[in-house]
Amino acid sequence: MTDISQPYHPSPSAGRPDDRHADTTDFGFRDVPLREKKSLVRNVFDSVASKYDIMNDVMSLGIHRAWKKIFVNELGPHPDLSLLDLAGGTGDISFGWLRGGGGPAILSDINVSMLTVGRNRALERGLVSGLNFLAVDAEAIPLADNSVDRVSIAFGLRNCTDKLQVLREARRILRPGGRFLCLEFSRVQVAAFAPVYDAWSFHVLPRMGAAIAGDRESYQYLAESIRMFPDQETLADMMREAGLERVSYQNLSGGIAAIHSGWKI
Ligand SMILES: C[S@@+](CC[C@H](N)C(=O)[O-])C[C@H]1O[C@@H](n2cnc3c(N)ncnc32)[C@H](O)[C@@H]1O
Repeated sequence: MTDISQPYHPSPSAGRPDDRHADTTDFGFRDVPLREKKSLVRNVFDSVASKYDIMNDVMSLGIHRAWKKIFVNELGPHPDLSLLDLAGGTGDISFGWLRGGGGPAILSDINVSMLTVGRNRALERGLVSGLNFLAVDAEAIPLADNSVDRVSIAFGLRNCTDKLQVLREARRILRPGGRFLCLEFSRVQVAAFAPVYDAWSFHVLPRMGAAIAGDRESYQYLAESIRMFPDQETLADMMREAGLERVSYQNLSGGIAAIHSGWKI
């Protein structure tokens, strides 16, 4: 069990690109057999799917909406451009893209419970034209090379087992001149803010998860998985390793989250 009363000190492997030869990986602060991570993550999102959107608003005090707006603007929706939204869950990014005037979008996710919520939300909002749904593992995308203009992944990469493979797949399916964008929690840049953020993450979030979603463990995993995710520079290096070019990032809310961008030249 993790002692959350102690300051967080990343383990030597925290934030490093996945070791493809290792037979264990992180699931929050736990080390689990590599092959088990996907089903553990699936259980988390099966459990939270119906409360996912309300929990996002409560946990982030609504700030995730502003981050996603900036992210969608960065994607630059245009009728002539297509989007594959990886780990798209309940659809916020795909919906933002379509509302912004973007071309055909595929809302994809490995988890059918999350996609089902997304499909129902799309129907409620009348967002059906130009939107397709695909149940897919971001590590093995069933699309042709050079077939889409934009690939997005928002708060999804953290949950994938082999993150480098996701980045390689994203690059493979992008058309030359296409752009990959990742929105993810990152490393807080303001040291004075870290204790408050830690207290919020490890004390408040799991309690909110228990009270609102009846699921403390999933929100404990959420807080832990954020700390285990590569920091800004490490993720930028992984994107370069995957073959993306002109890699850059911008911090949001002092580094609580970051948007990483890379191009296929
Ligand atoms: C925190 S949610 C993000 C949903 C949405 N993008 C958003 O920003 O609200 C993370 C999503 O990643 C999905 N996911 C986890 N592992 C995945 C994988 N290997 N391939 C595709 N999706 C995955 C989960 O099912 C979940 O819907």
